[in-house]
Amino acid sequence: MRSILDAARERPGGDARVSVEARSFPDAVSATEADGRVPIIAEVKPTSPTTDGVREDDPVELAQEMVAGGATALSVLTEPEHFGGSTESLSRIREAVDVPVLRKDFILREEQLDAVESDLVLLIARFVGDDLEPLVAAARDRGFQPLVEVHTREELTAALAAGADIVGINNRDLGKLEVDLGTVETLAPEVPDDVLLVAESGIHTPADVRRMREAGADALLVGTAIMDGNVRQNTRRLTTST
Ligand SMILES: O=C(O)c1ccccc1NCC(=O)[C@H](O)[C@H](O)COP(=O)(O)O
Repeated sequence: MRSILDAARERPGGDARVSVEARSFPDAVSATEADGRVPIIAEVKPTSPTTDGVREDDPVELAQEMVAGGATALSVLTEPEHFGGSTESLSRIREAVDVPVLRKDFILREEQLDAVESDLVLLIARFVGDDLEPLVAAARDRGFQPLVEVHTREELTAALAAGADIVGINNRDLGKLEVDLGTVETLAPEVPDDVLLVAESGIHTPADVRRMREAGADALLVGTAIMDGNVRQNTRRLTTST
């Protein structure tokens, strides 16, 4: 994790402050529910520290296949050194689809919000510490919908205190890189009803989807299980697992 954070500290911000007209994620979740599908955020994740190899396909084609498979939103890695992502891929994807797009990166400073436009932006409570509340405000000032990611009870408390209304509970411990779906089951009861809850990481099968939904997740963020093989079929298998 240290090398990911070292690289993140060195990454510059944008040239100018961005102003985004975001596609509403809560509205997209409601529309998916009304359509009888499971709200899935499908992740364009070319590689990662816990994945073998790199997926070299055009990220725009992958994204379009995910939407064709019923994805409610997309998550696009923009971290270049460990995840094979780029801000350019995100911009191209956002132009090519009409669903909300989450920028998945390790944002540590306000000016890094200005690197690229997206609909949602990830803020990881573990890494931003006391800067969480000002970063949530800075993201909203630019029009982004902040998705605040937590893994522990303390981080969840901090996220709610910072005013987060979209919270992701990550089943992956970013220190040990171990995944336990019990994380969402343990913390979800402490998430207020008016906060949109996203279950993240380690979701592979329709049974995992049902488990996370029964725990209270409004939406699920899935990377590896969708990127491994035919992304349209993989997405469809999860969005239809009611
Ligand atoms: O995925 C990794 O290997 C990873 C390693 C170190 C820090 C973060 C990492 N992943 C970030 C994520 O949150 C996941 O990409 C996302 O939740 C999807 O997880 P999965 O469905 O298990 O690929």
